[in-house]
This record gives sequence, C-alpha cells and structure tokens, in this order.
Amino acid sequence: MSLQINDLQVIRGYTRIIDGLDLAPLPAGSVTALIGPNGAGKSTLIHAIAGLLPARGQLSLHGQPLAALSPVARSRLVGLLPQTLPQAAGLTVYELLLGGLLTGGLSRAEAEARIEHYLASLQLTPLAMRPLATLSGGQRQMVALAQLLARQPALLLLDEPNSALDLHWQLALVEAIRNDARERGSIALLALHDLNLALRCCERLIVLDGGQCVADGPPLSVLSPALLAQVYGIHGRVEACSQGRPIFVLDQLVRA
Ligand SMILES: Nc1ncnc2c1ncn2[C@@H]1O[C@H](COP(=O)(O)OP(=O)(O)OP(=O)(O)O)[C@@H](O)[C@H]1O
Repeated sequence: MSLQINDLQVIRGYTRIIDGLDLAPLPAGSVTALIGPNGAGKSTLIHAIAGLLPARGQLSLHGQPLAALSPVARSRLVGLLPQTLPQAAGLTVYELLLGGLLTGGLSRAEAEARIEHYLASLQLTPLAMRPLATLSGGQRQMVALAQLLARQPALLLLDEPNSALDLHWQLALVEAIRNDARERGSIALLALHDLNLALRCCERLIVLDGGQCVADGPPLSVLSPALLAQVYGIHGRVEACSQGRPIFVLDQLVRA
C-alpha cells in the first residue's frame, strides 16, 4: 500500500517542469517532506498528484492509477491543502466543514461527529461559529487543515502548510499530520521550506531542484553540507541540540 510515482512528466505553459521523475514508493503511514529552492517544482508535483495539473507517467495510489479515477473518486482519496486558501464568503467554520462532508456522502450525524472530533483535537472548537471572513490567515490555515483531516483521504498533500502559522500552531500541525499517518495509515507529502520543521516531523526528505529529484532518504543523510551548498547556495549544518534532537543551523551564503 503506497503512492507510486514513475516517469512523471508535467508541462506548464510551454515548459517541461518535471521530466521523467521516478521516486521510491511512499508507504502507508509515512510522512515525507518535499524540499528544494523556489521554483524547484514542489507545487507543480503536488498539484499534478492532486489532479489539478495534467501529467503523464505513472501515478498510482495503493495500486490504483489515479488518472483512471473520476474527479470525485480522486478527490475522496487525495486531499490537498493549497498554498493559498480560497475565501468562502459568508460561511462559518462549522458550515464550511459540514458542507464539505455532506457533499462527500457522509450522513449528517457522521459528519457532525467528525467535525467535533477534529475541531477538538486541533483545539479549534472556539472558532466553530466564526464567519470565515473574520479569521486571521493562520486561523484559516488551521481550519483548512481541519477540513482536510475530517475528509480522511488516503493521501494528504500539503503545500507549505505552515506559511501563516506561529510556532505553537506549526507544532500542532505536524503532530496532527503524524497522528493521522500513525492512526489511519494515511500518506502525507508536505512541501516545506522550513528544514527544522521537516527534521521534526518527517522520516524522509525528497529534494527537488529544477524539477529533478537530487536527493531522497532519511533527513540526516540527505541534509549534508554539500547538498545544502549545491541546492540552496548556503553553508549550513545539522547538529544535535541540548536535548539530542537534530536542528538545522544556517551559517551563511556561499560566496563565489
Ligand atoms: N503557469 C505556469 N506556466 C509556466 N511555468 C510555470 C507556471 N507556474 C509555475 N511555473 C514554473 O514552474 C517552475 C516550478 O514552479 P513551482 O511553483 O512548482 O515551484 P516551487 O518549488 O513550488 O516554488 P516555491 O518554493 O517558490 O513555491 C518554476 O520555474 C515556475 O516559474
């Protein structure tokens, strides 16, 4: 049971952004970070897996080719937390979540139980009756996470999910993603710029650069000084903090 990506090609405009990408399968219950510099192709890959960009090659989830599914069936299996969240005018948080689950085929009782569970587990219950238009950017990002988790897709795709979140909510987000992978066996793929967050929550890092995979493996072996210099043009290192946890330290730009 896994996500399989082989010989993937994605063209945007007239440019081949991803050209023949092969990755080792992403197994059920795993959390993987997709890292790399601006313009590397992270969002392109995530949107292609979600079915929002046309792609050629093999994209299969648990042996099922995603391209063979109807858009509705694909969106049940694959959930996306986008980089910018749509404004849903006039709705409260609760109405947004309820509408999504009822449309997905749940009974009202099941939908309400799920919403209460996920709002409580993410400590978002106080926001339930707030109109979406009154929420801050970070609050809206957490509501979108609640919406994603409540749908219980087999594959969770998150495009820079922490971009609007303070430190408390960044940790809450990664704990929620890890718990979901452990408890439901979901697969999570997160496009991230924050290497410390990637070290904290992911057992695997995939490094994209120019639409190619340039490194893939456990974070400590991937984040070598040589790779950081090659891909980001920085001198940096991973060290153990006083509690033994790995932390990324940024030293300086590589000067020619
Ligand atoms: N609509 C488009 N038409 C043509 N090229 C595009 C289009 N959208 C994005 N690109 C190009 O595709 C490449 C990959 O972009 P993408 O947004 O996937 O990168 P990214 O790794 O997510 O970057 P960032 O970290 O800046 O969000 C970039 O070179 C970008 O300029």
